[in-house]
Amino acid sequence: MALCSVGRPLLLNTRNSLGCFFKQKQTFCSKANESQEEEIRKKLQLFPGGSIDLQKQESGIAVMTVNNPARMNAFSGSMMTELEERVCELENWTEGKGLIVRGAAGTFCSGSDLNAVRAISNPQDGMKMCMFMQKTLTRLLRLACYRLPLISVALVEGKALGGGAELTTACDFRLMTSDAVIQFVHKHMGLVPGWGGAARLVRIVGSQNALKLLAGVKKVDPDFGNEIGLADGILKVGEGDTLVNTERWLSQFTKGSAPVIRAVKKVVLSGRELALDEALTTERHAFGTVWGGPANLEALALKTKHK
Ligand SMILES: CCC(=O)SCCNC(=O)CCNC(=O)[C@H](O)C(C)(C)COP(=O)(O)OP(=O)(O)OC[C@H]1O[C@@H](n2cnc3c(N)ncnc32)[C@H](O)[C@@H]1OP(=O)(O)O
Repeated sequence: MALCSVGRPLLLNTRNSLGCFFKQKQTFCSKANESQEEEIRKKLQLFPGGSIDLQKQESGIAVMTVNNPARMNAFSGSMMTELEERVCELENWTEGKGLIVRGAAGTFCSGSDLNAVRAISNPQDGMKMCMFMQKTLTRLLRLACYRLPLISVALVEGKALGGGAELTTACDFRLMTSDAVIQFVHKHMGLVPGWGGAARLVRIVGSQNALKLLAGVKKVDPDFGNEIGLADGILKVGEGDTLVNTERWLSQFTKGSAPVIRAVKKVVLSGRELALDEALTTERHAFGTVWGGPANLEALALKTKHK
């Protein structure tokens, strides 16, 4: 059983679980796709700069930082492959419960590095890069569905543009600082999202709002973000350390039993992404993993009251 799917498909052995469904739907599953994936990985590495840093903390909350401040944290080619490596690391972090994704030096991410984009602007490379990032960001969102109970939040400070806006949608939640802006600038670049950002956006804000954001290239400030459900909270600039405040906010969802958190994320994601019958099956399986489990027995023994 492969523990990490960098360069090879992730093998899952749970029948009828959400993982099994995702395996069937995985895009990169054939040998031909694997070699294409390896090819684009090599090509992306020709465009270096910046890094994706991962700090796994004892609290069980990891902080992943998009770090390329000289280019407003734009994604260079090597950062795309590093992101995949960090996601793989998180998939293997058995102590993990939560993840904060943020940008370095007070701004989130200005999308893909336009220098790399220019160099791979032919349709073939563009499609491969798009599939690579789609797969990586899908894995980021579904970490818990494979094995780990990570609940993720994007801490959006400064600007999240283009692919940076797409990255925010690959997290379960988004917190915006009072001066932050999320903007899907793709149309102004003659593009549409390709990293899965449009599909995820529709699920987060609905198709009416998604159309407004993509076709109108509307700037989403924290109040508007709150109104349409893109932002889950606003952090006032100057009121404490934003990272500490984000960690505090996230810990309301990550405290408690890891298997229960994992099951919660699994039933919510399957309810959103699967047809009802499949979601109900997944829910039964998730229920089976916690019924009579340590957290359940402890709660029964304590005669817990929900006042
Ligand atoms: C997946 C599809 C995509 O993501 S397409 C890419 C979408 N993103 C963009 O088009 C962002 C273009 N950049 C901008 O609009 C501005 O630079 C923003 C981010 C608003 C920042 O403006 P401002 O605060 O005035 O700073 P600046 O323009 O002087 O930028 C500082 C340095 O960063 C660079 N930078 C910024 N964004 C990128 C990018 N995406 N790729 C490559 N470099 C980028 C700027 O060129 C500038 O560099 P330099 O100091 O001139 O060497």
